[in-house]
Amino acid sequence: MSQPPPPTPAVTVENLTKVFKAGLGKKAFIAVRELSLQVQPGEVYGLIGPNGSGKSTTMKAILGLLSPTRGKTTVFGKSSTEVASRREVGFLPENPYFYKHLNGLETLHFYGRLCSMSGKDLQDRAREMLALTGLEDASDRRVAGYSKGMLQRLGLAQALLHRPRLIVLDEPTAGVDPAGSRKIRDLILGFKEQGITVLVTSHLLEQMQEVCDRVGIMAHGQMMREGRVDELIAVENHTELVLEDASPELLTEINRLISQDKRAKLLHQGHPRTTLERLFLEATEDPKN
Ligand SMILES: Nc1ncnc2c1ncn2[C@@H]1O[C@H](COP(=O)(O)OP(=O)(O)OP(=O)(O)O)[C@@H](O)[C@H]1O
Repeated sequence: MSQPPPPTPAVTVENLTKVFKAGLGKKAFIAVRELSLQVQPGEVYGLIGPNGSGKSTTMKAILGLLSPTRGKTTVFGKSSTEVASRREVGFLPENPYFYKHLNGLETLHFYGRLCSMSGKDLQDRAREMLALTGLEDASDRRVAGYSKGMLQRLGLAQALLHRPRLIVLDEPTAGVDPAGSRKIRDLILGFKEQGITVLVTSHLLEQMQEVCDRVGIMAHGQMMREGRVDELIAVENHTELVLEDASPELLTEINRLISQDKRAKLLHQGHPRTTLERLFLEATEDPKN
């Protein structure tokens, strides 16, 4: 029996190189060098790397916002150079800009009309997206008064408005406090449940670890490591054992057995630590929520 053909990848980047030309007498700068990656439909793929490593340049090439010097990128099988490749893509830029005098609902109506949405479909979808991103109560407030976290969530609502199959998020939690970041993280996990493909960059590695299926680690415009998050972070020859209410006798017995083993070595014993993020959230949690 013949195998069904593999699904068309949501994103492909093939040998992408981007050289920025400098002014007269200055050296050209290679922002991305021979980069290749694929994102499969339904996957959450994270691009991580230090400032200036080429993440935004890669995303812009995928979105057709800049032309590669060499190599090519596709979205659902269509070259990023074709306008049609962007129809099913939602984009949240690093610092989304909105007209300050519009309120949240008017902002979504404005963007919806840019995507040829109109009438009841746009009205209903805008309300639905405001509810999804927790901005229902702020829908008639001017965007000028929105906090950084609210602006990012409005950006997400805008990116999702036209029901894209892929959303591209550039630093979606930059400048947002931990509770707001967590809301955005939960929204990303919700997209995944709906089968929406997500390509995201962030410096918050712990959050990337929580939401991404696979990550690519970039440095100096190149891919340094890539793989499934669980495989990349597993320390293969270590075993973790977390016990609750273990008696001193039990611990002594475990230690005795380990000391008798010819190969195993106890590297650490003690109380597991929570993360600073979790501690912060617990300490600042609003009891009403
Ligand atoms: N239009 C441009 N002209 C010249 N150089 C550029 C241009 N855009 C980006 N660069 C340079 O290319 C390199 C990669 O930039 P890019 O914005 O892709 O990095 P990044 O990984 O997204 O960084 P950050 O995490 O700070 O957003 C940087 O050194 C940047 O200065």
